[in-house]
Amino acid sequence: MHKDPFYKSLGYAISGIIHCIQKERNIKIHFLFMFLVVICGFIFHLSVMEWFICILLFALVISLELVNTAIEAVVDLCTHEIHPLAKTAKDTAAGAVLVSAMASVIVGLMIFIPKLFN
Ligand SMILES: Nc1ncnc2c1ncn2[C@@H]1O[C@H](COP(=O)(O)OP(=O)(O)OP(=O)(O)O)[C@@H](O)[C@H]1O
Repeated sequence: MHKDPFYKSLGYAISGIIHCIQKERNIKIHFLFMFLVVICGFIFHLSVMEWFICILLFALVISLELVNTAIEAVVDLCTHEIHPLAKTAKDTAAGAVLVSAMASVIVGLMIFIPKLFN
């Protein structure tokens, strides 16, 4: 198979992100929280290091949500029958998103709560 040029690969990646935003409710919720955090970040004048941490966590959660969607698609492609391995694949992928989202909430609270009291 021939290799696509860089701009084409970039286009496929962006269309994957757009597809996920259109089809998945959870990623819309993540983007909403990201938007709120960015607004709060400007209001509370986050430091460069705090922005750095927030951006890394945004990327982690969104990336895992994209991988979760990819795993769901592959499982559905393989079988529509109820199978314990299909359940394991989907539930563990969803678990990965949950772990990253929970860690992000905790870190977010650690950054913003002290600023609220200052
Ligand atoms: N083929 C299957 N065999 C066994 N269990 C399944 C199968 N497909 C889905 N499930 C179970 O149903 C749950 C929901 O699956 P579904 O494909 O609807 O994901 P979803 O609700 O769209 O997930 P998300 O909210 O992350 O988009 C899975 O996490 C899994 O526990």
